Amino acid sequence: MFAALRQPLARASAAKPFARAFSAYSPVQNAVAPTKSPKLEYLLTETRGRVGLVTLHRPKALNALCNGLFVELNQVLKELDDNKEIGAIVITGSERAFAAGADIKEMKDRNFIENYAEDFLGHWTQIIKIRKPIIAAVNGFALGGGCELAMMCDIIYAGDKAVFGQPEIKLGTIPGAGGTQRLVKAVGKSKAMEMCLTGSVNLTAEEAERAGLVSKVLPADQVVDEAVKTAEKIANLSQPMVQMVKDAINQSFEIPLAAGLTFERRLFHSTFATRDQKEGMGAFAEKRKPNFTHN
Ligand SMILES: CCCCCCC/C=C/C(=O)SCCNC(=O)CCNC(=O)[C@H](O)C(C)(C)COP(=O)(O)OP(=O)(O)OC[C@H]1O[C@@H](n2cnc3c(N)ncnc32)[C@H](O)[C@@H]1OP(=O)(O)O
Repeated sequence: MFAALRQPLARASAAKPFARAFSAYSPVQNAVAPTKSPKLEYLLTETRGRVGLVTLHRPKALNALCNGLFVELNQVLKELDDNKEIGAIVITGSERAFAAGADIKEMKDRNFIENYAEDFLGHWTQIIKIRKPIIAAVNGFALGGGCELAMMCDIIYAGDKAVFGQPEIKLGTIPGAGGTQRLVKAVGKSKAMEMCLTGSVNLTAEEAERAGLVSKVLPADQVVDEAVKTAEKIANLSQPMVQMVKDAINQSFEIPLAAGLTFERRLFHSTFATRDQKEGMGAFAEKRKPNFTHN
């Protein structure tokens, strides 16, 4: 059932940049990457305990999201998803920008036929296939594709100067990766309409938290550490249960309530077939800490 959790370990020790380790263990199975390089140009990566920390690193362009960045992001996220020593992932940017959107200069000359034939941006959304929880630690600008990338994560923590917006309409286009869909579910129709229709109404971190887009606002210099702390907490819980929670909550966006409740109930039933359920409830009854073994 949890094939990914049973895959051979990829080695990852604390604070070891796994970029360097790319050649040391099996490369990612084709993450729809047209090219694959052992060297990362747009990301910084490290592990902290059982957490994989991925930093978007394209400082001169405020982390504008180019194709090369997404090729790398897909590879790295797949590596982390397959790595049994990792239980959760944090994605962050710089203090100035999480990401200022898709790279406008890279896409400005594309045409409709190319976009349609190549399913432009199709592989930019692989992140939603990642089974482990992902926390976005957002500082500065999260605009356009940057806001959409944050919304593809499972939890968003924001620095107090973070700004969320969907300015695409001012460029003569519209959001292309969830700005008209996930944003509505996060902040409601009226606010999403105002943001996407004007392109200039942005949310501050506090507004985003009040609206439900963000779960916590923190001083900018604490966002990553707090996100890692939360990720570590999640990573030390029973991993099958963590996956089930993520699956079940994500289903709530896709299927009607009655079907969602049935799905949840069946997953709940199935947890009683695991050692971790016996361990968790047994530990409570015995007044001790549980020792989850992820099976
Ligand atoms: C997860 C999947 C994603 C799928 C994406 C789907 C479709 C998405 C479409 C988009 O996202 S369209 C882009 C939306 N974003 C924007 O419109 C924001 C554009 N940037 C700005 O408005 C400003 O840069 C800023 C964020 C308000 C900051 O202004 P500031 O004056 O502080 O800095 P700048 O001098 O403007 O920028 C520095 C440097 O960075 C380059 N840059 C910034 N944003 C982008 C971008 N989106 N694409 C390409 N380059 C960008 C900017 O050009 C500057 O570079 P130089 O000109 O100095 O070389």
